[in-house]
Amino acid sequence: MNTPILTVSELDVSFTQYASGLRTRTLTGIAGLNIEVREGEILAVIGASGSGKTLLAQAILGILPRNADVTGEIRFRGERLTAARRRRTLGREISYIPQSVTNLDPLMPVGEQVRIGLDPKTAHQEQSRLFARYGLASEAARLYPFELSGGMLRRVLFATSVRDTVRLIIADEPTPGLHAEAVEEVLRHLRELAADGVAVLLITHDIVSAVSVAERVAVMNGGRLITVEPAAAFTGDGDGLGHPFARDLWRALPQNRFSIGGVEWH
Ligand SMILES: Nc1ncnc2c1ncn2[C@@H]1O[C@H](COP(=O)(O)OP(=O)(O)OP(=O)(O)O)[C@@H](O)[C@H]1O
Ligand code: NI
Repeated sequence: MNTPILTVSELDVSFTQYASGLRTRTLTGIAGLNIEVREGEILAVIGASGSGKTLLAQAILGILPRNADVTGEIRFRGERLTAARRRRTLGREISYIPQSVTNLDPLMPVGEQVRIGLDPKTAHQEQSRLFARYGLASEAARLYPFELSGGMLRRVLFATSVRDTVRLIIADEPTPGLHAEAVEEVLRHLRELAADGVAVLLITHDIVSAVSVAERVAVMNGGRLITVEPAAAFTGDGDGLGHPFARDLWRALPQNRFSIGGVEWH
C-alpha cells in the first residue's frame, strides 16, 4: 500500500455566532472527520452544498474563516501541519487549485503570474515548460486573463498552482461551468499528476467525474464523513456500495433513476 501523504484525524470545525445580547450559539461545520490520501491516489470528496467540503480544504490549507474554531490533527507526510510547516510547504509541496479563475490577477499577463514564486534565475524557462505541459502556446504568456478562453484560463491556473515539487494537490471544484471536453482535460491533468505519485484531494459536486477519475470516493453530509467507497462500486444499481447513503446518492442520479424501486422514469 502506498504511503499516506495527508492524514486528517478527528477534525472538528465549528463557528461561534453571536445571537442577541451576549448569547452565543455554536454551529457545526465539520465533526469528527478522519480521512487519508495516499501517494499517487486521487480521493474524491463529494457531498451536497454546505456539507463541509470547502471547510475541509480550508482547514488543511490553514485558511479557515476567522470565526472558525478548529480542533483535531492534520499530518502531511507524517508530520503535523503546523503554521510554520504550512509556510514552507504551501505553493511548493502542497498546491491548491481554487474553484474560480477569478483568483487570477486581471491586470497581470498570465506568463508573469505563472512565474510568481519561481526561482528568478530559472523562472522564464520553467514558465515555458509549464506552458508546454498544459498545452498553452508560448505567445499566450504576454496576454491578460480577459484575452484567454475559459479552458485556457483553467490551464493557466494549473500552471500557477502546480509545481514540480508538489506532493499533494487540493482541488476545490476545479471544473465548474466547463463544457465536457474541458472537464475531461482538467481530470486528465489530475490523473497525470497522480500517475507521477502526487496525492490528489478532489472536491466536487459531480459524482460522475469523481467516479471516473478517483480510486476512492468520500461522501460527506452535514459536516460528517458518511462513508468512503471504492470508485468502482459506483456502477449499475450501486449494489456494491457499502453504505445506504452512497447507494441513494448514486441511484438518485438522473441517468440511474429508472432503476429505483422498479419505477420507470420517462
Ligand atoms: N464563516 C462562516 N461562518 C459560519 N458558518 C460557516 C462559515 N463558513 C462556512 N460556514 C458553514 O459551514 C458549512 C459548510 O460549508 P462549506 O463551504 O464547507 O460547504 P461545501 O460542502 O463546500 O458546499 P458547496 O458545495 O456549496 O461549496 C455550511 O453550512 C456553511 O454555512
Ligand atoms: Ni465548497
